[in-house]
Amino acid sequence: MSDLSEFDSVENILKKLGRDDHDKVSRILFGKDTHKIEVPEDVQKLSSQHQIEIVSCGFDCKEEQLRSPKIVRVGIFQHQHPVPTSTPIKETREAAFKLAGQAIELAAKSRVNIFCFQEAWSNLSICRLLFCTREKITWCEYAESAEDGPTTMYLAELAKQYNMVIISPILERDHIHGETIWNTAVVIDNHGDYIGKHRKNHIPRVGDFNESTYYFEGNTGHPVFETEFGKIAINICYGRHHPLNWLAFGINGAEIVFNPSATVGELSEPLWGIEARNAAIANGYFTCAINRVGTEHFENAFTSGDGKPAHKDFGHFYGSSYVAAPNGSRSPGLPRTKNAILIAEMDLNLCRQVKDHWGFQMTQRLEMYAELLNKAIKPDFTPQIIKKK
Ligand SMILES: NC(=O)NCCC(=O)O
Repeated sequence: MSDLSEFDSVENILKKLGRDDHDKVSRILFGKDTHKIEVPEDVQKLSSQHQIEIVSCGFDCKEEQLRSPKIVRVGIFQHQHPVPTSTPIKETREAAFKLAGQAIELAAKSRVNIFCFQEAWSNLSICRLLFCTREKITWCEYAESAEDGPTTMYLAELAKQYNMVIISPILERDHIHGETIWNTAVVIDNHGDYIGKHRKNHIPRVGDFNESTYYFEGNTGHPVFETEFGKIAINICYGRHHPLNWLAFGINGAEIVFNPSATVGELSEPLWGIEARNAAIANGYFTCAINRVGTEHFENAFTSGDGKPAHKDFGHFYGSSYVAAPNGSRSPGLPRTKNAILIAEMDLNLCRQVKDHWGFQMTQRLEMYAELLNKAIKPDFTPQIIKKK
């Protein structure tokens, strides 16, 4: 269903440069080279059967004398809507589960330890429901319990079977607090146990992203989940535009922060490669940015009060998922138009090595900024502006 006129990836365009120019440009655009990770032949075969492309890479890290390496393999999955937007909820969910099962099997065969989906992945009519039309009838039925809803129960089995931590961003229904809806990421550990959730902190009110019609800003703070494979956190979609949101996950000790997203080219593509990568550098952790793919069409035209004529599609979701390391290097991006998994191997020791090298945490001056922020939130705040007398 993706628009075939969309180009496949920036990387493929760069490959058209001569080898020498390509290497020069890549060093600056992508940072230190990543190394190749072999994908076994049977996995490659399965990936073409399922039409889920696999891209893989490994980040280099120095061996230390006192600490053993903390090697972890992360798998991030981007995908398009597998059925038309008019498909009934149950069928849509079944199609989503089938696709997820295929992707998780591919990740397991590639020895992935932590797997993350894109934003609200199982509520595949997400655009119709959440981000544009402001229609509610029927589509709110997608919302489900984070703790024991159908998506969590389905993934818990797979997490246990494959000894894999799974991060599952869903549309949550909080049955205890007034049946309210939240945009939530669920964390299931590698034994198949629910270990917690995080609710999206910053809700967009931009372009067609009319999400505030459906749910409020999250109330779960900045949790870091301690797993057998590392300390992980989730900064959901629009939260990536807020440096303090990234900072807070770093303060709480995250080693990998996932950014499951759903965003379109016209709005955000020039920002995409910068924000999660900058967060990795500034906060001394790995970041994994995941965006969905495709263009969906809706029955009823909608507007967003921005002067544009009523329209029936939302623009192209451009994929381009990637992983960035604290030293500023990054993986290749996944394609802009295809279902794909990025497998990235990293040594979490790199986080401390980069902190020691650059000293960004040591020179951070949190107390200075805490003082300013404390003043800035007061009604009688006066900005520190100095004018010529
Ligand atoms: N899903 C979501 O938060 N989208 C907002 C658009 C953006 O941040 O690029």
